[in-house]
Order: sequence, then C-alpha cells, then structure tokens
Amino acid sequence: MTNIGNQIQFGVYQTMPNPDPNRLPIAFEEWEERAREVLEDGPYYYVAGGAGGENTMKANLHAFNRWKIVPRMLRNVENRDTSVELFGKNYNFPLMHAPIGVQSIIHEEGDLGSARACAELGVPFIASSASTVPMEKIAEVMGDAPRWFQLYWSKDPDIAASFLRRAEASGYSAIIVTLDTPMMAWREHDLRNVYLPFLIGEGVGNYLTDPAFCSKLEKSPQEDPNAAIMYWTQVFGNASLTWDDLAFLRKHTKLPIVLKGILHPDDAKLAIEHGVDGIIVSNHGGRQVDGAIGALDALPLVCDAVQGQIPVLMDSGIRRGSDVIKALALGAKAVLVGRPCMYGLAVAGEKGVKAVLQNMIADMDITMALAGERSVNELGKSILVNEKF
Ligand SMILES: Cc1cc2nc3c(=O)[nH]c(=O)nc-3n(C[C@H](O)[C@H](O)[C@H](O)COP(=O)(O)O)c2cc1C
Ligand SMILES: CCCCCCC(=O)C(=O)O
Repeated sequence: MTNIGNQIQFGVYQTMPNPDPNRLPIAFEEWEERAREVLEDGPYYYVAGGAGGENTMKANLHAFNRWKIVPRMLRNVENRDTSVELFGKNYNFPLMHAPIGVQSIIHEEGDLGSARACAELGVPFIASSASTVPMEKIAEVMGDAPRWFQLYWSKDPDIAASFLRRAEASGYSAIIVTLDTPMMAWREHDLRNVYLPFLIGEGVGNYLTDPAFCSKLEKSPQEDPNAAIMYWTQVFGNASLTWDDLAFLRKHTKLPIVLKGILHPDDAKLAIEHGVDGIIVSNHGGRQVDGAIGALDALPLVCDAVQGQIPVLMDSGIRRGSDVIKALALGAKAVLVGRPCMYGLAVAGEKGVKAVLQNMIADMDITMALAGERSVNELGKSILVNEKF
C-alpha cells in the first residue's frame, strides 16, 4: 500500500523551477509536439500515423472520451494499492511498455533506452520481434527486471521456434503473439514518404542474428545485407495461420502465451478454448484495420465473453492516468502504453520514456484516489457512465 502518485507529484514540483527551458513535458500533447519538432517526416509519421483514413485511431481516443468517471467521496483513500498479479508474477503497476519495433528510428538509444527506463521503474518491457537490437542485448541491459517477448509468427516455423527458444533462454517471462499484423496495413503517410524502416540502418536485429534465419541465406547478412532483408520481407508474416496452429506455439514454449489483437468476443472465446493464458484487446493503435471498433469499446464486450477465465489486457489510445483507470474499470487487468513512450524516447531517450511512464503512474494513482478507489484490482463499471446513457 503506497501513495506513489503524490510522491511523484511532489518530486516534480521540487525539481522543476518555473520557468525552466530544459524541463521535460508533462502532458501527452506536449510530448507529441516536441517529438514532432525533433523527428524527420519519415519516422514521425511512421509512429504517429495509422491505417487508411485513420478512423480507427480517432475511434480509440473518442471511446475514452465517451466514458466518464463518476467519483465517490468519503471512502478513505489515503493508502492505495497499484500492484497486479499476472501469469503467476507480481508487478508494481497495471501497465507495461507496448511492443514497438525499430525504435532506433526515433532516438539513438532506441530499444535499449526504453528497456532501461522500464527496468528502473519495474514496468515490464515487451520487446518486439522487430526490435532494432536482438532480444539478448535487451535482456542484458535489463538485468532481473521484468520483460516479455512479442512474437511476430514467421511463415518459416524454424524461425518462430528459434525466437521462442531464444526468448526463454534470455529470461523473458511471457510470449505475446501479435495476430493483427500478418502483413503491413495500407498506411498512407508511409506510402507518401516512401518510408519502411525495416529496410534501412541496423534493420531488424532479431532476424539478422537468428541461426534459423541465417541458415536459409546463401551468404551471411554481413556479406549480403540486401538479400537478408529481402528474405525477411518474405518470411516476416504468415497470413495462412488458423486457430489450430496455436498447438505449435504450445509445443515450443512453456511460457504463458498471450494473444494480442483480439477485438471480437467470439475470438476471445476461441482463445480460451485453445488454452491460451491471456488476451490483449487491441487494434494495434489504429495501425492495421481502418474503420475498426475502438479498442475501449471492444473491451467490455470481450470481458463479458471471457467471464474472468483468463486475464484480459488492453491497449490502443492510452494517453494519461484517467485512461488507465477507465480501461481497468471496464475489465482490463493491465494496459500497454504505445505512442506516449515513443514520444518520450524521441524527446529525451531513456529519461523521456521514464518520465512518460512515471507521470502516467502518478496520474493513474491520483485519479484512482480522487475517484474514491483504493486498489486497481477493485475498480469496476460502477464508477463509470457512458455519455450515450
Ligand atoms: C511505431 C510503432 C511500432 C509498433 N510495432 C509493433 C510491434 O513490433 N509489435 C506489436 O505487436 N505491436 C507494435 N505496435 C503496436 C503497439 O504494440 C500498440 O498496440 C499500439 O501502439 C497501442 O496504441 P497507442 O500507440 O495508441 O497506445 C507498434 C506501434 C507503433 C506506434
Ligand atoms: C512489415 C510489417 C512490420 C510491422 C512491425 C511493426 C509494427 O507492428 C507497426 O505497427 O509498425
């Protein structure tokens, strides 16, 4: 039991002379504005943009705005509990760093800066299959800090199995399987900017260092980088997968398997039938299906179908503490934070990611207290109304 929100809040007041031209932003909008100033068009729009007309991206934010908190009074909220238990482990906070590929396009510290920031806070870092640096390097800088691995399930089963082996060997404690990206969506900014970050610079470290991947190449990636990248574009995704294929993952890992990208209640039921350990309600931050349901709108429908049988997490549109509270109240056990972390990384590397997460934790804790609630595990729909009602 702590009151971590107030501690962080007073810490900010103490260390922030006003006006200080070097201060880090507080609000999401200011982080994004500052990120826009430091990033070139290509990387900025790659991060900030969505699929098609960006209607799903807008739907995500709109859904958070429609739900309103109805605070309760006189409920002794002096000491509060922000910890959660997931897949047999305890975490200090109900939030994680979403898996995000090629972070070196945003800041030279890249994935390692974000991983270090998470390690300092005890926030689980979800390393992407498409991270710039290999998962082992990320594990090395994190020490014993909590980390999960996100699998892009390659068309080549040897690569998928190799990734699972490597993740287990380097101390990742859950496998997040992203289902909504068997191929890249129609992303109009990136097409206009002719920008696909996987084809440039260090590219995708997990693949270029993978024994299974390299064994399929005539020459090593160092000798023929173009051939390696071309092969990667062929095997990265797998649009032929079906629910029956989940048995393959079970066979190749003992770690908890969590499916990311669930939006339909029937898919949530199928996930349970196929024995997965958890699901993440997500529309990939509006980056895949344009015109899809807002993730927060999908959350209560999915939770109704799941009936508490497995943990439900969510992402897509989390921008501040009150968003976390709304998602938890609608049934999520924890949330993943995506773009806010990337704007923090763009502005100030590791320090920026740490500040974004720390501020969100403080805002979440304070909002919980002011709503009359003491524990993230006790939040429920009773503190919310939907605008349409
Ligand atoms: C630049 C960028 C790269 C991403 N890369 C991945 C990835 O490699 N794997 C994955 O599962 N999701 C990826 N995502 C999706 C995030 O994990 C998450 O679902 C999304 O960012 C949540 O929405 P939000 O940004 O609105 O918070 C990426 C998102 C962004 C913005
Ligand atoms: C070729 C598709 C790679 C996508 C990996 C990154 C990602 O998920 C994203 O949203 O961007």
